[in-house]
Amino acid sequence: MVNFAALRAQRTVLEDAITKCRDVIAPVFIFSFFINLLLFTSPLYMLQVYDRVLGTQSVETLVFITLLVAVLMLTMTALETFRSRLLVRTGIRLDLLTNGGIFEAIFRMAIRAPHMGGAQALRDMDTVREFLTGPGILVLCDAPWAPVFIVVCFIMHPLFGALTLAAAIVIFTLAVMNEVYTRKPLQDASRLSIKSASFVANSTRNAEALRAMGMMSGVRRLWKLQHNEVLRIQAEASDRSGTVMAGLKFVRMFLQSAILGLGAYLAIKQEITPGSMIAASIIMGRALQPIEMAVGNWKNFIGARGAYDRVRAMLLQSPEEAKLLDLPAPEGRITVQNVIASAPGGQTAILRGVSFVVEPGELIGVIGPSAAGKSTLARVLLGIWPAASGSVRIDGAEMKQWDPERLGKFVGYLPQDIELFDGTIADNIARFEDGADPEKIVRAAQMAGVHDMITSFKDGYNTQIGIGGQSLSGGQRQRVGLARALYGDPRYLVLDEPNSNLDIEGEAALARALLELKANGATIIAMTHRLQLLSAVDKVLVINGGEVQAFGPRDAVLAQYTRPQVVAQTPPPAPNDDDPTNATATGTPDASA
Ligand SMILES: Nc1ncnc2c1ncn2[C@@H]1O[C@H](COP(=O)(O)OP(=O)(O)OP(=O)(O)O)[C@@H](O)[C@H]1O
Repeated sequence: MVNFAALRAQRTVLEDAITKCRDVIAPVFIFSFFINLLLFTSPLYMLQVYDRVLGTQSVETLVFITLLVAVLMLTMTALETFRSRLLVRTGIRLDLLTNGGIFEAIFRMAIRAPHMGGAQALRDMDTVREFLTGPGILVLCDAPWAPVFIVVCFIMHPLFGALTLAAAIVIFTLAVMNEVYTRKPLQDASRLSIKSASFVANSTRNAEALRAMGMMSGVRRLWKLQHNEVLRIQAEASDRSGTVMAGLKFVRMFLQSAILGLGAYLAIKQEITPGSMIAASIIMGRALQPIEMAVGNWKNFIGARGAYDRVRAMLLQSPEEAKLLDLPAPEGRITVQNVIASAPGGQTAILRGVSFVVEPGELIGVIGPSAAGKSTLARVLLGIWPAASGSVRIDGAEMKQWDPERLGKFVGYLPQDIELFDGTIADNIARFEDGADPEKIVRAAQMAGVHDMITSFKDGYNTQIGIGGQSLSGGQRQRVGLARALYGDPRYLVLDEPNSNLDIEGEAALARALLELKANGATIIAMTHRLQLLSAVDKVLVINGGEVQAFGPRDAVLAQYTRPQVVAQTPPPAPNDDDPTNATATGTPDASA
């Protein structure tokens, strides 16, 4: 059973940051105290003008108290400015203290639960910061002083106090009604609108396919369904809120007259002076202002609270990883023992009891039909997806004992879908390392056989490749991705279909690079369908249905699955014809059989 109390008590970077920012509470409280005290300036001025100055006809008193009021109001303005600056800086400090942790959590989340849309958390944090630095927070600072103004109204005359208290209760009730009526629709609308925004973002990534296959209308229909629902719910929330706000406006307008009416009545009865009548109306306004502002800012408050809850939930679901001890640089002995693994959040095992050992300096080719589990194995071999049971060890240490940042320096990975990042080619090859050594970049590019291609570009290594490397062809992207994997002479490489987009020259460069790395003692595991690469490997692992079907020296294993002469052929045949696990192409039994 989920222990909600324990979950609530759990600390995240948010709570830690809030604790660190607590030192702001005392000064904000003190500033708020004096600001609210100084708010009595104008009613007291009115009182003096009506009851003293007009009575005594004393211009000197008028000048003196007017000057005094100017000084006090300037002081209040200065205090308000300080308070606001303090809050702005606290908002920024909170952001600075949390953004690193949130940023990392987003990426952990993207691996563990990609469907959860963790990237929203940074936008949510903006919402929280905007609330903390905007007018919303001032309402919270001033609200505790409202009772003081009500008490002063009572002191001036019990009827003033009673009217102000009644008004405060009515306005507060309206605020609560506003919250109760609009909370759920606003939350629903916000959730749906996030979903619809990520649907659009995802669709724009596939805009070419949408256009080519005339899928635009279908996708638009789906988006419109979601968007219309957002509009409907938002309209419902606004309708409800509109009714409450109209009621509020009536209460406010009527009260202005009512308090003056009451004041006039009490003045006629000679229970108060005319000055008190004006002062009471101002003080009542001050008492009700924070409550009214709270109603006005309710939406922002709810929005910020929802954003805060989402960020916190994301942080709780994607907890920080403990700092691990730095292990020595890996030699590259990979031991896979009885690994069972599924996709993040998935229940079905994709790898089912996979075991094998790779010695440092060995080059392994992993083959198998589509959906055999090759890419899953690649991810598990690098600890991207954790094994549900069994273990993957590098030099005897389990994957979870390696600090990913440190291990990454010794690892080269070429995923099947090569995602390059927005930046220069050099940045991408150097993995965005700060102060990367240009020699290392050029060496990686040369090994990947891409140096000449890069230098042929107008801006050479400084060529901007755009989001996802969109300004490069598929083959160019793959070769730059390969150079990135080879950067820094990694000890351990996992390459998922490294040659799927390569031409003959690219494949030859790849084979050369792998042999050079292997000669330097690197361990290389390459998932491949193509025979050209297999001709360079030491051992072959055949995987099918998530299980290892064969593992051993290349020739011995391939002899079971292909005609031996096919292995040595160059240039490679068309991609689909040379799959050694493709029974039709090889004329031998399917590997899965
Ligand atoms: N992110 C994922 N979520 C759920 N299931 C997944 C995910 N990725 C892969 N699978 C499932 O795992 C199985 C193996 O997929 P995997 O990508 O590892 O195969 P593969 O051998 O690399 O295939 P291919 O040669 O076509 O790339 C497939 O049935 C696939 O549906």
